[in-house]
Parts: sequence; C-alpha cells; structure tokens
Amino acid sequence: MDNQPLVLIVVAVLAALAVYFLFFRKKELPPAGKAEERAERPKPPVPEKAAPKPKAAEAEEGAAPEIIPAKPSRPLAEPTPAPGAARVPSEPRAAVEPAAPPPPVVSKKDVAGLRKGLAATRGGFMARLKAIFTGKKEIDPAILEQMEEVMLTSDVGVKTTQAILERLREGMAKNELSDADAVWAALRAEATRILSIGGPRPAKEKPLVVLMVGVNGVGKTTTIGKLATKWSADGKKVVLAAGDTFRAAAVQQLEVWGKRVGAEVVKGKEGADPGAVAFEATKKANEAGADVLLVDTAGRLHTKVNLMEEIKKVKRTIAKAMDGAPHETLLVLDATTGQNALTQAALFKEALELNGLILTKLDGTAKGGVVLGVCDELKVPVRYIGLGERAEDLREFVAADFVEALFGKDDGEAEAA
Ligand SMILES: Nc1nc2c(ncn2[C@@H]2O[C@H](COP(=O)(O)OP(=O)(O)OP(=O)(O)O)[C@@H](O)[C@H]2O)c(=O)[nH]1
Repeated sequence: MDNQPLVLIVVAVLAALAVYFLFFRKKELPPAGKAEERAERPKPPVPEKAAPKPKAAEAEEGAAPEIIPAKPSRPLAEPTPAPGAARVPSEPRAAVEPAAPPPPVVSKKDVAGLRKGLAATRGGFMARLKAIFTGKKEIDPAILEQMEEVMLTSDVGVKTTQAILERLREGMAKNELSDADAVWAALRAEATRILSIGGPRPAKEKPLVVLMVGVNGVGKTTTIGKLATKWSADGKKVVLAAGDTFRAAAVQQLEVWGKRVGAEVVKGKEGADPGAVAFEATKKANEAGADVLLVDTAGRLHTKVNLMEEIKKVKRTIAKAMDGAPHETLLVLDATTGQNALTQAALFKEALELNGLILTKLDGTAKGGVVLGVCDELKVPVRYIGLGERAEDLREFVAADFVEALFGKDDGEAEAA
C-alpha cells in the first residue's frame, strides 16, 4: 500500500501527457482532407518590384493583382502575345497619326507597257497639261483657265472639265493647293476617282455570252479576235458568232481569227437575219459546252432608229436561246473620234443595258482625255482598251495603272528626279 501515492503520480503524469497530445499537438497538424483547398487559396498580394509584365501574360494569370504601369513616354510596340494567349485590348495610343489611305496598287510591268501604248496622249494632252505647271512656284487661279483650254481640246468634255476644275477651285480657296505638286496630285486623284467605276463583273455562266455592239469601223471584229485569243490562251473553249451579216468581209475576218485560235465560227448566209445567227450560235455554244460565246454585230449608226431596234431584237433573240443571256453587252468606242464617242455611248446606253465599254485605238490619239469624259458622263466601266492592232494590244483596264501611265513620271524622268 506504500506504493499507492507513487502509482497515483504516475497515472496523473500519463493522463496529463495524453491530454497534451490529444488537444494541444493535434491543433498544430494540418486537418486531414484540407491540404488541397489551402493550396488553391490566393496568396496575399506581394508588392511587385520587377517591371510590369505584358498584359497578355497578366491575363493568363487571371487573379494576379493588376499593377498599372506608368504610361510610356512614347508608344511602345505591342508585346507579342504567347500563342493561344487571350488578346487584351491595348491602351489607346497617345498621339497616333491618322492612317494615310493606302496607295493604289499599280503593276510596274503593266504600267510600262501602257505608257508605250499611250505615248501619243502622254506627248499631247498630258505634256500640254504639265507645261502649264513647269517652272511655277506659286499657283494662281489663272492656271485653271489654261487647264480648261487643254482639257476641252483633249476631249475630256465640257461637263467633266467643269466638274474637275470646280473641285480644284474649292481646294485652292481652302489653301489646300498652294503649289504645282499639290494641284497635280489633286488632278491625278480626280482622274482616279472618275475612272474607278465599280459594277458587277461578268457572270459565271457557261457559256458566258458576250454581245459586241458599236458603230462602223470602231474595232468590234478585231476586238473579238483579240478577246478570243486571250481566252483561248487561258484554256477556255471559245465560239464566235458572225452576227455581222451585212458585210461579207467581216465574216471572213472573224473566220481568220477563229482559225488562228481554234474557235468554231457560227455564220449565216450573207444578208441573213443577225438575230437568227446569234440564236443558232447560242444554242451551238451551249451544246458544245463552250466557256464563252462572242457575238459580233454589224456596225450601226446610233442615230438610225431602225438599226438600234434591230440590235435590241438580236439581244432579245439571244435571251430566247438561253435564259439570262447575253450576260455582257459591251460597247466598242473608237477613242480617236473624241466627243462623237461620247454621243454614241449615250445613245447605245439608252437603247441597251451596257455592262462595259471597250475603247480602241487609244494608241492613235493624242487626246486620250476622252476616257475621263466617257466614264464621268456614262458611269459605265471601261473593261478593255485597245492600244494597237495586234492581239496582245488589248489590255484589261485598271484605273490605277492607267492613271499612273498618264500622270506618273516615265522611267527616265523618275531616275533623273
Ligand atoms: N491602231 C489600232 N487599230 C485598231 C484597234 N482596234 C481595231 N483597230 C483597227 O480598226 C479597223 C476596224 O476594225 P474592225 O474590227 O473591222 O471594226 P468593226 O467595228 O468590226 O467594223 P464594222 O464591221 O464595219 O462595224 C481595223 O483596221 C483594225 O485593225 C486598236 O486598238 N488600235
């Protein structure tokens, strides 16, 4: 029994130890199952000393506190976002210059060829215009009178000339055109605006039926031959319709082109109804699976009502042979006829729905300004221009190239400048 106090002490010490381990030490250990939850909890914000990160990187971090960097003194290049990183809209840039309009796309090679073909107009109309500005530092309103004379005598046409000069006058009044270079640039911009007529492009029909119209001798048959050459070279199956039943030589001319490019020529007897030939040709082109049918027609004076009625009938007859055809009615104009070309175009446009114009013989005139007048007054796009008699002398019309060829410096001038 003497050991009883000792036993009690030992029991008490053990009990105290058990209580200590059960209550006090347990609190220091992580509670089971809560470890992951703790790891996901946000860390307390740590003040950043390093340079601010690119915003794209910040976006990826999501909850990281945003530190707004001080505005750089000059606009910095945008950081390249990591692949797949969400793009964050960048801060508005300070003092960004307004974007200049993109310069018209011109092809150097095409312009050089055009320049050659337009040599007569460059040496005539354009040279006379340039001469007005040569050696002039200051620009005075009298210059507009000299320009007016050159434009009117180069077949730009009264209405178009007045419209262009009015715009220049306004620019001068606002002091926007104070030197020769500025006026020249404004004139060039006006020309580009006038010539850049949009409009639906040829339909993707098979066969695409193209009706060529125009007065006598403008170059319809020759242009058909040139187009047939171009399209055949592009691998298209071309059929030609000799709708000029009035002139036997026109049929023979078309047959020569047909042989040259390997295109079938559909013709009627001399004096046959041109509508009947066009109808037959449309059917044949369809059956043969042709890509393009080019329909030649006899030259007709735009002032002869019966002939204009006849061409309307040809158009209706083609539509009977194929729904929606002809898909293109192109008016061929001889650029050397100047203002007369404009009158013809107005009357043909009234009689037929024109899709485009072809201006031939631009190589043979110093007054190429007629293109501006025709486009401005008719609002029909120029599709092709003829710069000679060879097949390759037919060029697709591209306003920017045309303006560069006329208004731009030639290679010699450009090098000297
Ligand atoms: N210099 C030059 N001559 C051309 C051009 N286009 C056509 N010609 C010539 O113009 C003349 C008349 O061409 P055609 O094709 O017979 O004219 P057309 O409109 O069919 O004539 P018609 O059948 O009488 O209505 C020909 O001598 C052609 O070689 C061109 O762009 N430049």
